[in-house]
Amino acid sequence: LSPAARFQLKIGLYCALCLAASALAAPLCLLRHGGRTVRNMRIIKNMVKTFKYIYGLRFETKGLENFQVEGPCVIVSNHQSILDMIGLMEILPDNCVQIGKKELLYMGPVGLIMYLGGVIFINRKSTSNAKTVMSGVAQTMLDENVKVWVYPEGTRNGNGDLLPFKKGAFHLAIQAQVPIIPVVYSSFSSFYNPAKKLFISGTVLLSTPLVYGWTLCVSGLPAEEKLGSRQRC
Ligand SMILES: CCCCCC/C=C\CCCCCCCCCC(=O)SCCNC(=O)CCNC(=O)[C@H](O)C(C)(C)COP(=O)(O)OP(=O)(O)OC[C@H]1O[C@@H](n2cnc3c(N)ncnc32)[C@H](O)[C@@H]1OP(=O)(O)O
Ligand SMILES: CCCCCCCC/C=C\CCCCCCCC(=O)OC[C@@H](O)COP(=O)(O)O
Repeated sequence: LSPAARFQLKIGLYCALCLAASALAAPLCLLRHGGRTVRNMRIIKNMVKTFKYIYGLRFETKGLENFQVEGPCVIVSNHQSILDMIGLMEILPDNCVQIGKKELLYMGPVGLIMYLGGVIFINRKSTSNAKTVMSGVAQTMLDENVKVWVYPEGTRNGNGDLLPFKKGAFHLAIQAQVPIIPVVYSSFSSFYNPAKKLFISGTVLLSTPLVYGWTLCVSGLPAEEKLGSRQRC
């Protein structure tokens, strides 16, 4: 097979895997928890964590002991590809939902499983609509002790740099008065590059730049005080 065909086949298999795993997980979630709840994320997480073996992906972590924040927080990370979801599930804390574009809801069983897991869907084309949804999320985070994972670039970017951040994650942290935890995925470019039709096995480092104790704080955030000087920036 040509490299292009192999690449397409691997991506096709990934989509099929996501669809099949979602179709399998949805009834399990419904039987176990009856409907849409973040508790379903455990079931989803355990299934997605097996995908790495199929693709020969390894995930290493660094500094994630600082990632164990009690209570609600906003997690922000870079977004390179649809494979990010596998790394996310490797380290996803309990009680954590993601923000996703609403188009994902229409991907059949994948949309259903995201809905059941509590993913918050936003309409990126309507700032006012997204803002309304996000305001509700701030309250829910506090009421239900939920963490929220946001890809603040707002779209995938495999160029090895960061797009300018959208502001929603930061408004959310201020509104809920919770810390922001940054998580960085190392570059996928040595093993995954759609432009070069490259998709081989590889290792991803997931780290949080908290090693020397700084949490990305928005100035004036009272949560900054709660974290103590070690984690101030
Ligand atoms: C079992 C096996 C299963 C297998 C398959 C399973 C699959 C999945 C399982 C679950 C895993 C899910 C993983 C999902 C990952 C999905 C990832 C994505 O979809 S990424 C795309 C969507 N995400 C985002 O867009 C990130 C969040 N976006 C934002 O936060 C944006 O800021 C926004 C959408 C709220 C608005 O964007 P935009 O208008 O384009 O730009 P801004 O510059 O950010 O804002 C414009 C002005 O509005 C102000 N603003 C923004 N937010 C608020 C707010 N909440 N309150 C008040 N004001 C706000 C902002 O300040 C700007 O005004 P300015 O005057 O310039 O300050
Ligand atoms: C019956 C309808 C069937 C529809 C079939 C669709 C098949 C697709 C199946 C699986 C795809 C796997 C999805 C895994 C979830 C990953 C989420 C993700 O990473 O979305 C990209 C989004 O962050 C940014 O989007 P853009 O970069 O702006 O674009």
